[in-house]
Amino acid sequence: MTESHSQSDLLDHKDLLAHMPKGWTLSETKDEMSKTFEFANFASAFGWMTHVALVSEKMNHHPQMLYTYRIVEATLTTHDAGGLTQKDIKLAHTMNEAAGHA
Ligand SMILES: C[C@H](O)[C@H](O)[C@H]1CNC2=NC(N)=NC(=O)C2=N1
Repeated sequence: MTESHSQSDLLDHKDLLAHMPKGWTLSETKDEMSKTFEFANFASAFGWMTHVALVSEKMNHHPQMLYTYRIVEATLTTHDAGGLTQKDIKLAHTMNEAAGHA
């Protein structure tokens, strides 16, 4: 029987590992995923962060982003679910595309 996966259901680890967006890594506790994005300069980094912020507002799903000049450390989790869901996968792909990563 195929279960119906809602966007906010916790993903199991096998699913996660099979569908990790490019460059993202699972935390030890497997309830967060992170990626460090490096940009050519500060303006590019901050422009990307601004774009991500607006997209995440539309999705009502927000990343943690810690930046230092042109390096941005992004972390995703679904706080309401206490772990990783399809929303995190979707936002990770969106962040990758906006950074020009396949
Ligand atoms: C009230 C608001 O809908 C919730 O707090 C949203 C906002 N953005 C969110 N972002 C993330 N990453 N996880 C959440 O559970 C979440 N919940």
